[in-house]
Amino acid sequence: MSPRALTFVSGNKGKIAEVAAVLGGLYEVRNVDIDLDEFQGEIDDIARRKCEAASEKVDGFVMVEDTSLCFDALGGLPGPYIKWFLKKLGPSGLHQMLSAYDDKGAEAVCAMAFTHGRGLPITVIKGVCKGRIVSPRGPNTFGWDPCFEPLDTGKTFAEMTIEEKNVISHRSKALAALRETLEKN
Ligand SMILES: O=c1[nH]c(=O)c2ncn([C@@H]3O[C@H](COP(=O)(O)OP(=O)(O)OP(=O)(O)O)[C@@H](O)[C@H]3O)c2[nH]1
Ligand SMILES: [Mg+2]
Repeated sequence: MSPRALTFVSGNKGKIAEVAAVLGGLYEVRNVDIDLDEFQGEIDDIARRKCEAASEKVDGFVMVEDTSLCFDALGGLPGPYIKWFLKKLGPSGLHQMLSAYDDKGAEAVCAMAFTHGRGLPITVIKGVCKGRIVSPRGPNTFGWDPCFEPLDTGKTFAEMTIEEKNVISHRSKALAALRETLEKN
């Protein structure tokens, strides 16, 4: 049986709230804000290295996640570097980045990585939500939520309640797959 207590290492309030909303009833989710390095590379490798770094600092069952926002017209960039683009440009600047392109398609990717302890295997699980980049709508409370409109919804993530977002989001899909994996072991 898998242990029921897990430490989610993240300093991001939006992520913490969504993880708690999905996993809260099933696990004793403890959050620790440790400033981990922002690694470079492919999405899976980044999550794996982040988990390895977190497990050096936290004992036991530990989980991290790394989020990417990939623009189709830009070959998947900014991808894992979205944090810095968002910081400098804001949601409206992200929308303007695509002004020269007809293709506004994008995907949000959540890579969760967990290990049952330091030195033990690390599992990476991803969830993807396809959508498009739009001129920002809705409250500017979490990251790029105001400029990302998931396919066939007509609403940006920012215009949804946390419950609505958690039905379709990249993070909820990764968490559903993670739960399934954990329950099998
Ligand atoms: O609108 C959003 N809806 C989301 O669902 C979402 N998930 C992440 N983000 C943002 O994308 C960047 C990822 O960088 P990131 O994965 O390194 O996160 P972080 O450094 O903030 O936290 P952490 O690394 O401590 O967990 C950061 O700017 C996050 O704020 C989101 N924005
Ligand atoms: Mg980070």
